[in-house]
Amino acid sequence: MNADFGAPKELAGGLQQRRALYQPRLPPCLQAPTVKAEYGDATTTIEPSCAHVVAQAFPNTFGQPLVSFVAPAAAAAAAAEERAPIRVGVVFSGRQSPGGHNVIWGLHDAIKAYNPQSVLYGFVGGTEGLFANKTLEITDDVLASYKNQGGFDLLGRSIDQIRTTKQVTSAMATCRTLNLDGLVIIGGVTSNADAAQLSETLIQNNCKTKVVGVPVSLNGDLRNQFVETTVGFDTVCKVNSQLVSNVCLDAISAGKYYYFVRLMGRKASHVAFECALQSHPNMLILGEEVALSKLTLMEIINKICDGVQARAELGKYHGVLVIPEGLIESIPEMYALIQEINILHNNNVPVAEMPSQLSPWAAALFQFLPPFIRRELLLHQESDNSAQLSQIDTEQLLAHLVETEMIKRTKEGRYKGRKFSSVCHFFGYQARGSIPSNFDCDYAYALGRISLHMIAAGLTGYMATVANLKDSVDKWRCAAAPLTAMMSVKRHLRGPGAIPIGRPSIHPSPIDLKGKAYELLREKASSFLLDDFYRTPGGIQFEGPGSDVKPITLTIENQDYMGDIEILKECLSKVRTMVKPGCSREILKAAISSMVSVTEVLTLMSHPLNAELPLYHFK
Ligand SMILES: O=P(O)(O)OC[C@H]1O[C@](O)(CO)[C@@H](O)[C@@H]1O
Repeated sequence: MNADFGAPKELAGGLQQRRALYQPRLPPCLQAPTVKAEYGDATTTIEPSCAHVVAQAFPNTFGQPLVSFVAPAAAAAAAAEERAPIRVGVVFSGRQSPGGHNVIWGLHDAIKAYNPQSVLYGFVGGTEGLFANKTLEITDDVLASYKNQGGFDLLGRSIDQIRTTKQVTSAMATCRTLNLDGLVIIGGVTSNADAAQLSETLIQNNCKTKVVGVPVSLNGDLRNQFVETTVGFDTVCKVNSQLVSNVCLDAISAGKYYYFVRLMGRKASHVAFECALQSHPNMLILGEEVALSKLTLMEIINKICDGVQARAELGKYHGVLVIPEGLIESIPEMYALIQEINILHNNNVPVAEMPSQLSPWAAALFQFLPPFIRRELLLHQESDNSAQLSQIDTEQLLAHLVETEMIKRTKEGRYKGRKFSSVCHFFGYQARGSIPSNFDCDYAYALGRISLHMIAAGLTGYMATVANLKDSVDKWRCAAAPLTAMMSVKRHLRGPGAIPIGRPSIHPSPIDLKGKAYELLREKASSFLLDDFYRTPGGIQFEGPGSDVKPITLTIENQDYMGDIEILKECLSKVRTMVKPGCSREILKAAISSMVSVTEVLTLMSHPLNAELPLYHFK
C-alpha cells in the first residue's frame, strides 16, 4: 500500500493551481449548514415484478421512501453548537473516476459546517483500508492539493468489493471501533449494490452506522429513474472525445490508416456512445446493438469490411472505428466461450490446462483466435467474476480479422482498392486521472454535501442523488433514493416463464436503443460512414462559454423540447449570423454542425417554431 496517500501534492503552476482554487457551485438547497428533508411515498423497485424478492432479501431497507432536500426555513437553522458532532468514514470503493476527490471535499465542508467538532475519516487504500481500519483524518490541509483534481490518490483504492462475510464483518468492526455515525461508499454499480447489503447487515447486527452510496463511475452505467449520470462520465467522455477527434483528423490528413479505437465501458457502451456523438467517427459498434441482433464475430467483421469497401469506392482509405471494451462479451459465441473460461476459473483449473478442458465447439473457436487474444481471455477474473475486459485487445482482434477478410476479398476479385492498413488504440486508463470538468466538480461536491445531510437525517441504504442535471446548478434538485429501489433480479428467460437467478442487485443500465440519442446517431450513421463528418470538441474548457457543456446523451434524453424556447432563440440567432441567403444545403449542414451542438439542433428540429426556418429541414 502506498504510504504517501494524502500527502500534499505539488501542483503545477497555471492550470492545475487554478483548478485547485475553483469553488464548486452549489444548488440553493445546499447553501445552509442544514437542509429540510421531505419524505415522499414508499418505494418499490425499478422492476416491480422483482419487488417481493428484493423485499425478502432486504427486510429492513426495502420500501423506504424517497427523500428530497430543500432549503430550511431561516428560523429553523439552529446554531452549529446545538447540533451533535457527527463521525463519518469515507471510502473509494469503485474504480478511479475524475471528480471523486470532490465528493470527499463536499462531505468535509458539510460536516464542518454542521458542527466543527465533527470528524471525517478517509480509509487509506480503498476497501482494504476499511477492512483493516487504516484511516487518515480529512482536514482542510489534507484536502488543499486534491480539490478539483483527478484520480483517487488522496486515499487510493483496492478491490471494488465489500461482499464476502469476512469483508462485511471487517467493515462492521471498523464502523464500531471508530464509532461511526455514517459510512460513505464512493463507487459505481457494484460498490452501491455492496453498500445496500452492508447497510442491511449493519441494521441486522444493531450497528448504528448509516451507509450512504455515491454514484461515481466513469462508465456512466449507473443510471435509472433516480440517477441521471455518474461523477466522472462527463470528464472521461470529454477527454476521450478529444482523442477520438484527434485521430479522425489524423486519419483524414494522411488518408492511409484505419484507426480502431477501444474505449472503456464493460456491460454498457455509454462512453463509446457519448464520444461518437461528440466526435462523429466513421463507425461505432455498440455492445448493446450486437447483443440485440446477436451478431457473430464474422458478421461484425463483414459489416466493417463492407464499410471499408464502400469508402474505397469513394477513394477513401482512412477511417475511424470506435468500440467499447465490452463488445467482445456481447458477441454471442465469444460470450459463451468467456462463460466456459469463467467456470474453469471458478473451479480453480490451472490456466495452462484450460484450453484442453473447453467443450469441442469452444475449443475450436479458441483455436481460431490469434494467440494474443487467447492469452488475454485466460487472464484471472475481475471481482465480479467477469473477464478482465480492459486487458482484452478487441480492437486488435477486429483489425486483424478485417485485414484478413480484405485480403480474401482482394484475392477473390471482390475488392479492388488499396491495401487496408490499421492502427489500434485503447483509450482507457489515460482519462481516469484527468482534471475533472466543472460539471463533475460541481456534481461531486454537491453529492458529498448531500451525503452528510443523509447521515444527519438517519438515512441508511440510500444513494445521494441530484436531478435536473441538464439545467444550471441553481435548478438542481437534491435527494436521497433507497438503494433497494434500484434493484432487480437477473432472469434466465424473458416473459411469464422467466426464472429469476441470483440475488437482487443493482445492474448496469445499457444504452437505450429506443432512446432519442440513439435514434439521432442511427439517422446519421450512413453520413458518418461516408462523409467524414468529423467534429472537434477540443479539450475540456474550464472557463468561458464552453465550460458548461454537458454530456450530449444527458441533455438529449432529458430534453424538454417544448420548454426550451430560450435555447431555441439563441441557436437561431447564432445560425442566422453565420449562414448567407442562398447558400448550399451542404454549407447549411456544416454550419449547423460546427456552430451548434447536436442537442441544440435536435431542439430546433423538434420545435414548432422550426417551421419558420426551412434551413433546418435538411434531415
Ligand atoms: O483499474 P482496473 O482494475 O484495471 O479497472 C479496469 C476497469 O475499470 C473501469 O474503468 C471502470 O469500471 C472499466 O471500464 C475497466 O474495465
